[in-house]
Amino acid sequence: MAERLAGKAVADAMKAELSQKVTAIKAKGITPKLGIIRVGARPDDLFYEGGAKKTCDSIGMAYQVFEYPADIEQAAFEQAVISVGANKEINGILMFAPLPKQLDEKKIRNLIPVEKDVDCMTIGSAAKVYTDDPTGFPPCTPTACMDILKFYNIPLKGKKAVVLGRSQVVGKPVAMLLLREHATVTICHSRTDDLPAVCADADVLIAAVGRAKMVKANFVKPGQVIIDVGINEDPANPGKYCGDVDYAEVEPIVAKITPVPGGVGSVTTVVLCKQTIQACEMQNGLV
Ligand SMILES: Nc1nc(=O)c2c([nH]1)NC[C@@H]1CN(c3ccc(C(=O)N[C@@H](CCC(=O)O)C(=O)O)cc3)C=[N+]21
Repeated sequence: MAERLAGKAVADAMKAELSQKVTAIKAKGITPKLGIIRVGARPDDLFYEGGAKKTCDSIGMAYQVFEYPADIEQAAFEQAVISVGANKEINGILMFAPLPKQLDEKKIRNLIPVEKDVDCMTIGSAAKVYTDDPTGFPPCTPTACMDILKFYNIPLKGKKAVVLGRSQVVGKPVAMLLLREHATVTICHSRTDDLPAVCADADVLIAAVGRAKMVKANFVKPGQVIIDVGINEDPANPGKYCGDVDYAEVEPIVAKITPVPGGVGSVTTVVLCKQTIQACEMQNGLV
């Protein structure tokens, strides 16, 4: 039986701390505010938006949703993003991705001011993450992984951390964050030779490959800590979702494991708020 690394305990502790911070900032006449840019109404985006609003409300932060039609043209949307970026009330910006196909996403991402880029959409933020510049925000999901490891006192210094997955939004940045904590980091992926053996060699395995239940018993060993980043439709339970780890198969073997749902995903909106508050503090000379 593995210890279940629940996201809720982490989220609750962070929210308590953030509430206090927001109260202190409000006492100076400033209210931290998140701007959410959404094009169209994809169910994924709406679900995450609902969670973000709830988290903002629970800690006393403000937010504003900037919604645009799914068929908006490039020039009009560029102007919209520039104007949200220039809005002095907005401290942090979450722009849902991927954008509809008619839009040049690479160009639009980089219109977000780096100091408001709380989900690492820009090249400028990526550069800061890569160069260990703490004024650059990593994407929320990798930060959530690190916050969970920290909350549960999982040692990283000198340990073997294996990242399964190499995406821009999770795999690559989480590897950088693990290096900052002095882990020995391996990034592997679906084309890695002997992939199960590489994963089974880890002390801490971050599963971020985006394939339902791909991590089976032969990918793990006793004593391991498993962080499951996956949010996949569950092939066995239509309408439900599951992680990249086959929880039923893996949980009896390893030491600690995050569930899906209720693990990493349940911490991401709190990270979004945390990073927006940090952005607010930096923009107002409070740190
Ligand atoms: N720029 C950008 N960044 C994103 O992070 C982003 C995005 N665009 N586009 C849409 C997707 C979707 N997404 C989800 C996050 C968490 C859950 C989730 O399920 N979270 C909780 C459950 C819900 C809750 O308790 O709040 C969990 O896993 O336990 C689902 C979906 C992020 N996205």
